[in-house]
Amino acid sequence: MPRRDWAVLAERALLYEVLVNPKPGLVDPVSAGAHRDMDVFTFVDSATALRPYFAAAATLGRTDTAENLPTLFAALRPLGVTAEQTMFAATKGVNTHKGAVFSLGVLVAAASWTDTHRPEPLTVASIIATVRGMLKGLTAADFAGVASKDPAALTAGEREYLHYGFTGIRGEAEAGFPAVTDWALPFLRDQAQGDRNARLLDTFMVIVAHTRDSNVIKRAGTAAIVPWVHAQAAAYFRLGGAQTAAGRQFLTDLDAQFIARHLSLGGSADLLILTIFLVLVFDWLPFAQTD
Ligand SMILES: CC(C)(COP(=O)(O)OP(=O)(O)OC[C@H]1O[C@@H](n2cnc3c(N)ncnc32)[C@H](O[C@H]2O[C@H](COP(=O)(O)OP(=O)(O)OP(=O)(O)O)[C@@H](O)[C@H]2O)[C@@H]1O)[C@@H](O)C(=O)NCCC(=O)NCCS
Ligand SMILES: Nc1ncnc2[nH]cnc12
Repeated sequence: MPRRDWAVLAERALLYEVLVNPKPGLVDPVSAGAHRDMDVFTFVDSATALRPYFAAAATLGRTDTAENLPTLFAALRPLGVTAEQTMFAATKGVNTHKGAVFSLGVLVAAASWTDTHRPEPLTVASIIATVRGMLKGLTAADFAGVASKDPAALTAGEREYLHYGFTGIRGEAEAGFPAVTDWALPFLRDQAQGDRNARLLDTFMVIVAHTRDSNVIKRAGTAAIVPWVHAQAAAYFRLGGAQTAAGRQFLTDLDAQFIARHLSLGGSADLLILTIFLVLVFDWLPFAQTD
């Protein structure tokens, strides 16, 4: 396997994700979804501005020799903080990829580290083992002082932790992104059908079905939205998903409902980005002719 350019793969993952449509409530080339401050061009600005950050994350993974993987994450975090500022500068203050700066930054550093420091051929499992090593104790450490924080300064993730005990993206990441590894990747590699948009759209809905998306909870103002979201994903697959006209119509109607209710699935979009990054690394998303 030739050496990979991790930053190029990361940027392509960000760009592929925004092209997939129609993702309910999210930005795609056809619609800005339930977002009033961004469109597909904003995502291109953001993705391209973030490439140097992913290159730096890959360099860190290659040059960091620490067997103590939490120190690799500790070295990555300040780069992520700066990358968030780069993103806001590129988008004129709009949050396009805050979640991906965190999650994809971790995955890129982990992939590069594993590729450099482990003698065995690179696998998803070996990359994820590195992710888990890097993030051991993250959730407990990040939420330790949250109860005494100024309520006005709490992030959505912190508020949901205090209110519901949900660990959000931190818990998902510390566990090694199970929605990606246990559901999205096996589906995309072994079961998804049709052209690349159809395969990625169905994979997105698989993610939706297996994620408690903190972004949609924030927008709805209640976690009671989650079973409804999961029921929508189940109904979509009962209709045949992107393979059937009924499935496609269902998703178009669902997108309209999300827009009308100002709902968005930003967390699930981030997990699709991670899935796409991994399939690009292992070349599991070839062009497929549809009939
Ligand atoms: C650990 C951090 C992710 C910080 O967490 P924080 O507590 O600040 O934020 P969270 O609310 O927990 O989530 C941050 C973003 O992560 C995405 N996300 C949320 N849940 C999940 C999930 N279950 N799985 C995957 N990803 C998840 C989500 O990002 C996406 O949504 C954003 C768009 O949302 P939107 O509502 O439109 O945007 P807003 O402007 O926020 O709201 P509106 O005003 O429009 O309503 C978009 O960014 C997507 O990417 C959450 O937004 C990490 O950031 C961190 O550690 N930060 C500190 C600095 C740092 O260290 N950074 C780099 C680390 S390498
Ligand atoms: N396509 C998209 N629309 C809105 N928020 C997102 N966060 C990541 N991808 C997104």
